[in-house]
Amino acid sequence: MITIEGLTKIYGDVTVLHGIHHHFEMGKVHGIIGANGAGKSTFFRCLTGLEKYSGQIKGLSGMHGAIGYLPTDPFVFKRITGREYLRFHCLARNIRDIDIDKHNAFDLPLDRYAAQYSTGMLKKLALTAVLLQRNEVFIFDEPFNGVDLESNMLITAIIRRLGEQKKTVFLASHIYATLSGSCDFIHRLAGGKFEQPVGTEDFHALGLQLENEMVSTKLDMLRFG
Ligand SMILES: Nc1ncnc2c1ncn2[C@@H]1O[C@H](COP(=O)(O)OP(=O)(O)OP(=O)(O)O)[C@@H](O)[C@H]1O
Repeated sequence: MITIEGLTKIYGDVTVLHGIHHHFEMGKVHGIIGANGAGKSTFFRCLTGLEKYSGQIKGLSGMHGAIGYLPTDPFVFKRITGREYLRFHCLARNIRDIDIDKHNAFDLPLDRYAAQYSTGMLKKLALTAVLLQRNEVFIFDEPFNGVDLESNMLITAIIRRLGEQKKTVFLASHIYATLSGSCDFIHRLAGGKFEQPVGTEDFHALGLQLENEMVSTKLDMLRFG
């Protein structure tokens, strides 16, 4: 169990995470939803230890060498090739016996410099790296943004497979159908706190509730034709 106790993150005079108390079951796929600016990426950076915060995150100590983090816009040094990037990430986990070409599921041009990769290709390269590392916990921040349809389908299938393998996955996405099709729980971040997690049996009802809150009322504010 990952237990969050009083997690607070403040930037200047803006409190983004407001004394969060929450639990995440290990070995499950956790979808995180929330409006733009709700604090999803901030929460992920706290989980990975990249961000300072007050409060406590229990259950990940000793796991920091086994967390794969895919940020929204992964940074890749431009003067290395895709192959070098993947090899570097494997070596960081002491993985030396890997045939990188065999695992190039996204058909990336591994001998090209990262400078020549498109945004979507960089994302797929970074995703491949965290998968090759054989991590136990995966944090995917909007992995579907900017990648083509085929890759979106493959990423969804990868997340399902990680769930079957009892890996712990955190997935932030704005695509509800993808979340409801791959997650065990959906957690909504609003007002700096998580609401009660929703399990698969209530995904349909949550979808309708969100649509009613976010779409129906707003639609009336606009005039068409
Ligand atoms: N380094 C920073 N310095 C100051 N403010 C920041 C910083 N990083 C994030 N913020 C602010 O914290 C809030 C939460 O940002 P965050 O990126 O975590 O939201 P998000 O839920 O991931 O949004 P989105 O869905 O748009 O990706 C925003 O108001 C943002 O402007």
